[in-house]
Amino acid sequence: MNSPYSIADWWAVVPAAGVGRRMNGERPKQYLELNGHRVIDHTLHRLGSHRGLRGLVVAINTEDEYWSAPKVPVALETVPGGEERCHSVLNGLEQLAGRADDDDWVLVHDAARPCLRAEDLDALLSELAGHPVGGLLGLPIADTVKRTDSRGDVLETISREGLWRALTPQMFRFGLLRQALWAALEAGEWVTDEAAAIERAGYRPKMVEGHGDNIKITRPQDLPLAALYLAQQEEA
Ligand SMILES: Nc1ccn([C@@H]2O[C@H](COP(=O)(O)OP(=O)(O)OP(=O)(O)O)[C@@H](O)[C@H]2O)c(=O)n1
Ligand SMILES: C[C@](O)(CO)[C@H](O)COP(=O)(O)O
Repeated sequence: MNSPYSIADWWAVVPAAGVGRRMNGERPKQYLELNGHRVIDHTLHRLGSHRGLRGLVVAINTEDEYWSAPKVPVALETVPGGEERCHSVLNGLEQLAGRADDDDWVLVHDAARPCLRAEDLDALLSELAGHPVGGLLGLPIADTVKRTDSRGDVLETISREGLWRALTPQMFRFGLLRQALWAALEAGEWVTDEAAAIERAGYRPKMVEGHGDNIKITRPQDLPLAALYLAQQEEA
């Protein structure tokens, strides 16, 4: 079957070394049960079974006692996570050094986003296959946006024109992303996503609209919502 995009192969880095403070669970949220499997297993199966994936690097917390590799049809290796997500991602990129060419595409996807649709992954790969910089999945903001002070009093309403929520995967070429992330971290800028490092380097990542069910499991109420989304996707 002709793949919907011209990318022959790509790599994936999955930051999975968080402790899930905001989830306040009995274990890190990527290991919580979700519709009969662990959150991380859903994520790795959705990435790992996608055509063209050449290798999968998962950043795991060095204190982690829960990790075990799921069976996925692609080479999976682990690296130690870092202090923040950006450090974990960079550790994953360094693991690919010597194997990934500078022009190879690398997709970075949060372990905590198990509901990623194959169609959204295809859309990202198709839209960005020939793009000079790369980009990310996102959602245009549909609510009115307010800025408040530390007491929660509204200071202003911010125009939502052109405002998006950044999701993952975020997809950039190996050499550019590695260099941009190193530069950001060396400047003490612990970026919260890969696109911010690319922007900081003077480039403009392309936003590709995804689906709203690609949520990041962050707080307790996110888990039942993710279960609902997975069940809906499986019924579709
Ligand atoms: N040092 C870190 C911190 C986070 N992550 C990963 O980055 C993704 C998004 O991070 P987030 O939702 O913030 O996860 P946590 O850091 O675990 O959550 P919290 O901030 O509530 O502790 C998650 O898959 C998480 O495992 C990581 O690999 N390394
Ligand atoms: C990468 C990300 O999921 C894009 O929205 C987000 O920045 C992760 O932030 P977190 O604080 O590490 O969850």
